[in-house]
Amino acid sequence: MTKFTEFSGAAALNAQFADEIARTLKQGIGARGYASLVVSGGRTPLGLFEALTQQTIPWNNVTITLADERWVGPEDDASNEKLVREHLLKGHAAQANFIGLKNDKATPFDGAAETERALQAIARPFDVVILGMGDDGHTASLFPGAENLYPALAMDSGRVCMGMTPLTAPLDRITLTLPALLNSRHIYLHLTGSGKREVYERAMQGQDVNEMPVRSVLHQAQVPVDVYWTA
Ligand SMILES: O=C(O)[C@H](O)[C@@H](O)[C@H](O)[C@H](O)COP(=O)(O)O
Repeated sequence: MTKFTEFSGAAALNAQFADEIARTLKQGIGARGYASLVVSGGRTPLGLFEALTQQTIPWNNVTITLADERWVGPEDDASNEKLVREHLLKGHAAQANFIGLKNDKATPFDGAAETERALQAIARPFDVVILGMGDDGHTASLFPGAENLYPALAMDSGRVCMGMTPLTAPLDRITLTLPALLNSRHIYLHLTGSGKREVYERAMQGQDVNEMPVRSVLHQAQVPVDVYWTA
């Protein structure tokens, strides 16, 4: 259930994407009184975040969290929470509720249980999940070859988040597990550039999720996945 859409440029992609997310969140609020949005870090979503801050929806009924987080403090430049607070939780979206994934435990492995408790405040399924993808085929912090990858992909783990030590990136992270990511109504994979297009095509052609964990999101029939790409 993966649909690929090419956009003429980042401005067109971000404008349509922000409108679509706003419309979906508004529908969720209308139906249930609340809505949830899971976002990713990285450079790709910055323009989308800015576009979302201009959307006039009842952001005070929206709860935002992260698909993953580097295990650093929120003042650290590597922090996804810092990125979200600087680029998304402003303008109209400043009214949104935010639940971060980092806590004061020494490692994400020690901190995962506390993070899971914090995330209980967000009703499931998530309304919108926005994922990115690395050149190594990771998504969220589900990294190829990582020791904890298969436990984080296991659909029967009962876990919402887990610590992860990437082999292909710095810093220990905490990531939403695959079952947590798939406990959602709509997933978007947001990609830019020819390099990411090639990685995406390779991910679609193969099946090995240890090689490219993004395949566990692309090759599933539980949740609709829209891939939004621009050169
Ligand atoms: O914590 C992170 O880094 C992100 O959650 C990660 O999964 C990101 O989406 C990809 O690494 C793509 O990053 P870019 O958008 O910077 O290419």
